[in-house]
Amino acid sequence: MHRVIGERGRSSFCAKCLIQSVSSDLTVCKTTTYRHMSMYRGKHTALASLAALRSNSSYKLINTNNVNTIMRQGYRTSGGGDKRPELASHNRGQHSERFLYRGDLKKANRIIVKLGSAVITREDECGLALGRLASIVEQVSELQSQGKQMVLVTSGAVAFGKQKLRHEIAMSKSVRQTISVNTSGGLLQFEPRACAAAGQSGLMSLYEAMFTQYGFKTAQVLVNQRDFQNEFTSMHLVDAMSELMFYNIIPIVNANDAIASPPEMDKDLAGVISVKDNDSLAARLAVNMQADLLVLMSDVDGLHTSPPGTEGSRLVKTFSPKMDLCNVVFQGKSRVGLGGMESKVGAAAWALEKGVSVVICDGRNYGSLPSIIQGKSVGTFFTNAKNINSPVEVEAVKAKEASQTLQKLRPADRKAIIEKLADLLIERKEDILVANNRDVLLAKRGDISEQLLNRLQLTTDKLQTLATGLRQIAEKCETTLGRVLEKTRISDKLSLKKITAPIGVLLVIFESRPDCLPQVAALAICSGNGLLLKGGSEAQHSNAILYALVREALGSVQAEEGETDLRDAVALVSKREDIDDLLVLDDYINLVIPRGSSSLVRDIQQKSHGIPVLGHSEGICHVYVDENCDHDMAIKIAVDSKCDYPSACNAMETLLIHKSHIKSGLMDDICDELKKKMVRLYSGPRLQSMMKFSPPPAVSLHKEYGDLQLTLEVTDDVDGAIDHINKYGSSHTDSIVTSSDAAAKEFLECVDSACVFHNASAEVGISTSRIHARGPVGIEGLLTTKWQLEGDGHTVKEFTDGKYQYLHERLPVTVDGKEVFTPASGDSSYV
Ligand SMILES: Nc1ncnc2c1ncn2[C@@H]1O[C@H](COP(=O)(O)OP(=O)(O)O)[C@@H](O)[C@H]1O
Ligand SMILES: N[C@@H](CCC(=O)OP(=O)(O)O)C(=O)O
Repeated sequence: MHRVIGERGRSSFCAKCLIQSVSSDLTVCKTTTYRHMSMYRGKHTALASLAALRSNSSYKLINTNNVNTIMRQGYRTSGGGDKRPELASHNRGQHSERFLYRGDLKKANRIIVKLGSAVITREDECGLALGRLASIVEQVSELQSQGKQMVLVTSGAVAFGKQKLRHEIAMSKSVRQTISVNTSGGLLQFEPRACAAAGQSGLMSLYEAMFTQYGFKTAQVLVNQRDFQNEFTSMHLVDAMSELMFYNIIPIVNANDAIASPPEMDKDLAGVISVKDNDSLAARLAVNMQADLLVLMSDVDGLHTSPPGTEGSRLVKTFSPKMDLCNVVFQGKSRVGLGGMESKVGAAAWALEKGVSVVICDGRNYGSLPSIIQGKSVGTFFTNAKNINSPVEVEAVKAKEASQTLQKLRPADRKAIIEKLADLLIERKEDILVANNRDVLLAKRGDISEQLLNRLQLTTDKLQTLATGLRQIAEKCETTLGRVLEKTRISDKLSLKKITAPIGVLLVIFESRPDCLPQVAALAICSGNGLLLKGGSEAQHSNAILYALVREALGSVQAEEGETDLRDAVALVSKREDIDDLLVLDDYINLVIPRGSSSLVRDIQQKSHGIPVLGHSEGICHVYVDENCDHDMAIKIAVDSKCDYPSACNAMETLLIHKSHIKSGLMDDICDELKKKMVRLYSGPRLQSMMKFSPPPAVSLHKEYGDLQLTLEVTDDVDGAIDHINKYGSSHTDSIVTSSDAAAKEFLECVDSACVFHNASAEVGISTSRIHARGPVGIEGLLTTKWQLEGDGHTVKEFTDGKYQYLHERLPVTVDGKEVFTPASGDSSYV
């Protein structure tokens, strides 16, 4: 099979190829395996072109548009008539696209991972930390198979070799000799060069065995400081490494310690770091190899403001060497490390200057590497960004701070903001409708369904209803936050209260419906939560004006002196990629609420790591028409449940009908009405077996149509309906139409769904998750609780000494102006 490299072959193609022909802008080559293809994407097409070049006698022919720096920086012949080109050493100089934000790291393609000795060896000095190593090998292999180009720089040869030599000596000594060495405290001093030689082979055979499990081959590359200083050896190093990567082999690099000269401490060449340990070696290699990212794995979770464990020391998540270096204190190193953190930071800063992004992280934690690539806040990220937070991160930080201002406001002020917003919706009605009309016109030019258009379109009536809804939310401000849910006298002058509290910062992602924006903003303001909103691009003009009104309403109340501007409590993010960046900000965002199609919710649930998602699964919702029911009501509910908004997650997908209605005529009546509304019907297996001319069979009873189609099925009774729903439904929303109280009670109790309705057709979003909030999510779903304990200098010791006795006496709380006793949620052991 032949693939094309060049203009038309930009995306993916072979690496291990044989040249068939070369023209001015096309190179045709022969593909071998998929794995080789995946290796060469985007800018690394140069390597494939290099392959093409190598099998040809002349290199003038290469002129593809996507040949990048490697090609442009040129080749040199090794002399005389040998035309085989060698890759020139290519110091990258200033990186044209340095990754300024963590979110950019997902674009990193060539990645160098350096493992410190403390990661590789066990804490008890008994051999290698095999589990840890295997996990890192697995993560590296995973990235390599995704098409990234991985290089390992491994320390640990000396530490491992030392253990090997110690073991060897112990084995060759008598018990008496061994004991006398140990008891006299005489620690054996080993020659590090010999240790390195002994340790390196063991390390390599282990790596090779482990990578083989994932289908990758490895190669050992040993280098020393002088190899980087010498132009030729430095060039050969890059050439050899490139060739190995070209064949999808993972180079494993270490210092050639067995013959190393004494390190030339701190003798940095002009602008070039001196290679004195594996951190500087890895940095140097990363720069020479034009790597995108260098990950330095150590036995700490990153750079700390002062040595970990010292007072006030905290992890620095983002480090800008130019600005932050003077704020960090270094001291000591890991138990087996050579360079220490200061050397690591020096190496990292140098690599960054040369255009390689760097993260220092704890190699002992499982999954660090993919998390870093996903842009998660793992370890210390080195950047030269002036504002070290990404634009969306800035919004998230501001929303978090402003949410605290919001919480401190008097309830009357929160109420005033929401009322102001309701007023603005009416006052600026014309402007809103003009902006909305732009969205509608643009949408009509595209391929948009009638239902989506209805959702997108705002009308005077919709705005009026919205404003009325907002005023109802405003009324709740007085009683939403800080409401006492439980009160207990624990002991004399010691009382415990459980009160409502905001969740923190919410990220609400919604599609097409612009009226969501003020509605969700009002709920967030009422519940004291910060809010990040991501609306659908199809409603961008409507969202922009509605968001401006939210800010205006927030600005109508002045925050206290020194508090964050209240207007920042709600932010609107616009780009689709922003969602990915936001979903990793678990430090700032506490809950994600996607509102829209099942696929949107599923996508967000998959992407969010660490931030809970309040969403619903697919919506396979049922309406069951019972034997005893009001026929008109049954028709009305069935039609409304399917036709009002067929693509909504809570639209009916299966209509279950009591078998008696085949004869009673109700089934025909319902079907006729549905057909009038253009609903296409399919029948379940039971209906098929009972009727000669039933609708065509449904493909599956577990089907979410999401449009004007539904499955019709027959059941014997309410028990049959409940069994069917619990078996084929998605625990979302299910209804019964019945005039029997007993049937309704049984249905409401036994159907295991987030929402169960009786004689009703089907809210902020639906949650089918079983914790915190389930079903339609309103203000209550945006609250959590906290416990407040008020005492008079009570200590636990005073209870054990008998000064105080536990009383655990329930105290009344005020509900709707009345003093009532609420049931206890905690047990008596919470003090
Ligand atoms: N400010 C600091 N932040 C983090 N670690 C520090 C700091 N100062 C000193 N250290 C020490 O640096 C060690 C890591 O460096 P090093 O010994 O070179 O590790 P490795 O063997 O992984 O290269 C940590 O174990 C920690 O004790
Ligand atoms: N080349 C040496 C490691 C030197 C070194 O820099 O160690 P470390 O500080 O643990 O990364 C070895 O393999 O043991």
